[in-house]
Amino acid sequence: MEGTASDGLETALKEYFGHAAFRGNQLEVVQAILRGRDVGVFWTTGAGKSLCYQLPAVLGKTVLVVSPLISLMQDQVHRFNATVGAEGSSRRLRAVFLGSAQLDPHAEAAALAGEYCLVYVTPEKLTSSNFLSRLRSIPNMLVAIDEAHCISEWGHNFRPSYRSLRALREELPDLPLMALTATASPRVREDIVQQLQLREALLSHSSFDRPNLQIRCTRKTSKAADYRKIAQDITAMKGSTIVYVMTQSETEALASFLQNAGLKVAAYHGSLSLAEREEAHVSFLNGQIPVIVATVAFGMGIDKPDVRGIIHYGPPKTVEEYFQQIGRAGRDGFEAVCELISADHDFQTYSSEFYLKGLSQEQSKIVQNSTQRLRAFASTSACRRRWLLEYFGEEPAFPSGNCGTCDWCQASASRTDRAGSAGAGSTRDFRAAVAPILLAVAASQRFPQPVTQLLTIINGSWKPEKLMSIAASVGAAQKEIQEMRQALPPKMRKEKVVRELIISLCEAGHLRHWTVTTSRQFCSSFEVYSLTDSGQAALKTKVPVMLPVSLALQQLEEEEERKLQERRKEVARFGLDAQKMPEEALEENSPVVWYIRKLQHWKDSGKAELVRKAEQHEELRRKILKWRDEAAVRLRLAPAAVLSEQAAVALTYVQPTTLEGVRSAGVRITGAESLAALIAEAKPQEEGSDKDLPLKQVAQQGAQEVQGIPSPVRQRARMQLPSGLVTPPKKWPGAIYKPGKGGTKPPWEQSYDRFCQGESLESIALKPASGRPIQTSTVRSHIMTAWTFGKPVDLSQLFQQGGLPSETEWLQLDEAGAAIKVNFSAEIKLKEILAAVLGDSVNRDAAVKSEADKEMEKQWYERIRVWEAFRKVGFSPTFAEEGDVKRQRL
Ligand SMILES: Nc1ncnc2c1ncn2[C@@H]1O[C@H](COP(=O)(O)OP(=O)(O)OP(=O)(O)O)[C@@H](O)[C@H]1O
Repeated sequence: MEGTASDGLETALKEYFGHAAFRGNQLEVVQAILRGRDVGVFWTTGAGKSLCYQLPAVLGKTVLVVSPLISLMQDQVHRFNATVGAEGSSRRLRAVFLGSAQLDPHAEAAALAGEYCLVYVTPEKLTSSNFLSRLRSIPNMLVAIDEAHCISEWGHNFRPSYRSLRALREELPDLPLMALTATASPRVREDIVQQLQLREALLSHSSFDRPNLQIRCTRKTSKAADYRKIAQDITAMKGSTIVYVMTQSETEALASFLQNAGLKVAAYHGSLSLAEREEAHVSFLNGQIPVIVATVAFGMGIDKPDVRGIIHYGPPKTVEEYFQQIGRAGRDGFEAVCELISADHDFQTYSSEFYLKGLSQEQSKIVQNSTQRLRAFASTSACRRRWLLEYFGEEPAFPSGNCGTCDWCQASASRTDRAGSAGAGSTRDFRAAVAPILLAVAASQRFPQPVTQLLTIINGSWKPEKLMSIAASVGAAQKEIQEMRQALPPKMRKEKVVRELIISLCEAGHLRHWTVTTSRQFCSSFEVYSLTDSGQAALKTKVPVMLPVSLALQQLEEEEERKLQERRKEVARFGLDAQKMPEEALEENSPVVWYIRKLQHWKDSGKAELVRKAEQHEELRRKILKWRDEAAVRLRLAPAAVLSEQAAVALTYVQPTTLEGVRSAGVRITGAESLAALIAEAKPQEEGSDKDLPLKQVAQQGAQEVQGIPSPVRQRARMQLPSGLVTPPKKWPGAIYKPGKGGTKPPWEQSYDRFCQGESLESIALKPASGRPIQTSTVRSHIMTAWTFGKPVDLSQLFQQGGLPSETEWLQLDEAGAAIKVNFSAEIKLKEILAAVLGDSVNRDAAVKSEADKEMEKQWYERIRVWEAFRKVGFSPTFAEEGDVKRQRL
């Protein structure tokens, strides 16, 4: 037929568009539409669909292009007029858009007179009755319906206004129609054909595959770590990158973080002015700003060929939206990376009213289903490209069955390399790791819980108060759950791992989740979990629970292993034999690792006194280990049986000087007294003990430096404490009880409870609730706090090893308190008291203070805490020197 010969079309392709040859089925489609045949173009993103209607337009047709968004139309008109219809070409080669945003009052009349080759319109405009009837006057016309999936209620992006396009066929039956979309499932495609009443149409399909896109899915960690990772990824992508985020505020936050990291970035979202959006858009297109952080508002029709990366920080709403957005990468055919960084709970966001408003029930179901499918995609244990293709109803044609380029394929290839056997799709028996999860879900089945609550049940920090209906069942299961957890390697107890296992249990059908909506103050929805039949069976029978190893889980395990190896090296550098230490002792927060880092920090501080302190600790540890080795020879035991490496570290830090103290660190052999004596010998002594001479010298030396203040240690009158439990005369009025983390008892109360049960200060200091050793003086101040809360305390036991102010010190403190008008019913600033006692020198920079100053200040703080507590509760102590009459200080 005239005008459809391929050589003529090829010439036009070169002349107007500068392309050497047709891509894919472009020629066939253009020929069909020029012959007046209806066409459906179902090609993937970036395949070159626009050319299918733009080429007929330059060849004399007037093409009406229906487009869903004004911004998209404006952009396409701008692009066409800047290239094909550039300055100097005839007006007939130009494009125009019609609608409210068109400022030229003559544009519509000129378009209807056939003066433009491409006329972009919204569906509302096209089907308004007077416009449709006026179209009859345009000769040689055809209509292209872009984003045609919007017509289908089965699609993810149904727009009721697209439905009115059905009127086209009825009003203008001879008009050739072309429907184009990149994101349509087979069912949606059928619907498009039916709704538009396409007749004997040429239906052209292309593969949805985009081989040059490397797809990755990772999990969010913490915002700070995620932002840093995004900055690194963008740098590695070496080219233009679009970062999609879920909220406008996040575009601003992330953009400014990336700017601070030295990247050229613009934020883009719907609340920016048109001019600001335009500027960001243009700067991105022309490459001046290579990175754009945007909401979904940075939308369809972005045709920048060299976008090297698309990062989603938080998922889009549907698989179709995701596919469309990643489709903006690598349109030049070169490699590009598409990374989806999500948390499983992000997907939950889209089930809220906000995202579903205006949708019919059916539509909302379709959208939610697609959200859930995208959620599954993010945690799938399979090739991601294969998954996407299958979602769009296509059988992948990869030579090896899997794409080989996505993160999952690459990870399984590297596993294969390492293990020498096929790693892809491997499954493992996770019975031990999932048993606490299954039990926690079973225990809460009468009132199914969201994941955050399940995690607290699993880790033992669950509080029953408000949820009494399951209090008994969860309480009864707690012991077993905790025992199961204790038997697991530490890495399998990590919250992130437990979360991934919950996802895997859902995927495997052992758990099911559904959304519940509460309408208390705010309408909120969340997911809760229950056991399926197979989950019940997995819980009851002790058979293996085989689950696919998801990539997220594999990455977490590898990350944990890597960190563990690093800690092993760290511990080995410190001179400990990491191989002989249980994994538990090498945990990130374990006392040993924490102590090693603290010691290193002292050494690296460059401050003489801290370096010396580190040396003293190391010297003490050497002595303790020497004692251990000698004891081992004497008792014919293995050294580790006398004292483990980690116990030696704890002893070095806490420095217990009593038999009970060293026994608390796990020293069980006979003759442990000599170890306590060894530590006492090495340790700086507290005032009042038998070995206080060196310390007194230090303190006196320091006192001489502080002019006019008498030495605090010259006076011999000591506080006389009653024996047995002492209830304070009154509770401190400022005592307001604040629970600890997760509703547990605060640290001071935990220390108090243990002290009341007869545990020594040193023993509590060695194993406090936080896990890391603390100073005995801290434990003592915990118990003083309990006293101010009105709890009875055995004071003589508490100060058995000193720590009380002398009479002179007490008087000094009283004078200082009066001078600065201390109010004992409120919190007291200890440093102000110290300054009132020792003078302004205490406010000097720590760097210029002598070691003696610091030591003296430390001792004074301890005395101030005692004085403060006694005064807060109105307790008046008595003092006496040896053989002296007791004096009470009111
Ligand atoms: N025959 C061709 N040869 C070379 N480049 C082409 C050809 N046809 C189109 N292109 C280019 O391919 C890119 C993508 O084309 P187009 O924007 O039409 O894609 P699309 O299929 O509409 O994608 P999307 O659905 O993602 O918008 C454009 O830069 C276009 O210039």
